[in-house]
Amino acid sequence: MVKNQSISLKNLSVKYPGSTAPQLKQMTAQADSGQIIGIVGNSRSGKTTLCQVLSGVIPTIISAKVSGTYTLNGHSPVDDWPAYNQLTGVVLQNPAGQLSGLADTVADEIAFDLINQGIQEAVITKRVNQAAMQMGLTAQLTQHPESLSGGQLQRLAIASAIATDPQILILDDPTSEMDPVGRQQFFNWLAGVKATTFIVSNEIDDLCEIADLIWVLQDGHLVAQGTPHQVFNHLSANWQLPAPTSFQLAQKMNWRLPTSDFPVNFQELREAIHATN
Ligand SMILES: Nc1ncnc2c1ncn2[C@@H]1O[C@H](COP(=O)(O)OP(=O)(O)OP(=O)(O)O)[C@@H](O)[C@H]1O
Repeated sequence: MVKNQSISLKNLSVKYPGSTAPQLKQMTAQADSGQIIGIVGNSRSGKTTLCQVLSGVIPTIISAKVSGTYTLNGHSPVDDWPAYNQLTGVVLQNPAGQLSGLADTVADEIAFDLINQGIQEAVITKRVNQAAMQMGLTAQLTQHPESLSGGQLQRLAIASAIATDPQILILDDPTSEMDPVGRQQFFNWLAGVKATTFIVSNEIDDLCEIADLIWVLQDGHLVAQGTPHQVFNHLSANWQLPAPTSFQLAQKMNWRLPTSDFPVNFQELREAIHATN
């Protein structure tokens, strides 16, 4: 077994009821604990389906036929849903749909899972304040959740997910409704997170700054996995993904790294300019 390899997907396939073909096809992948995995792919490639399987929403809440195996930190939702559920913090698309509907304030919403876990009140207050601060929601703590904007709702969903201090974060397009400053703050925060993180995003530049691994999905297949550098230096036109801005700029200017590859993020861009001049 590879050292510290705690995320393992083996021949994972998912087929929704009534579908003729699976939506995820024989996916095999690994990651280490604490890594950030950026999941990219064009529309309907299976990104949300993968998040739903990794979070246990499939098959626990949404029914689908799952074959193959997958474990996160040695746990599978199929074997032990309560233990698995405690490991993960999840933000799925449509954060409004994730609200408990039972909280009158943003603070109560963030506290919801903590209360259910029977955690002491003083600890809950501390965790709620900390999660709100990390997501820039301190000024909104006494507001009703339904009064928040789309971007604030996404930040509330993330704050609720991180308040329980999960080992694993699963984030499906968590910045789609955030403004550019909010998005930048979120990615800066994510870069320092210790949890193993799966994040679906179209923000290729941001992913290349922070991700350890990129998984590329196409028509339900995992067609590439590797570091951002590896994946975007072997970009296929079939994937219908843009190259990162650093890569495009360097290609136009012929700024290459000593390996002759092109840079995919700012740090590599600086190295490539330095190596060229
Ligand atoms: N509950 C469901 N029942 C049946 N088919 C579904 C269900 N959810 C998704 N699908 C189908 O699974 C395929 C993959 O969809 P999925 O939402 O996982 O892709 P995606 O890459 O997240 O797409 P997008 O970027 O457009 O959100 C699509 O063909 C979709 O129609």
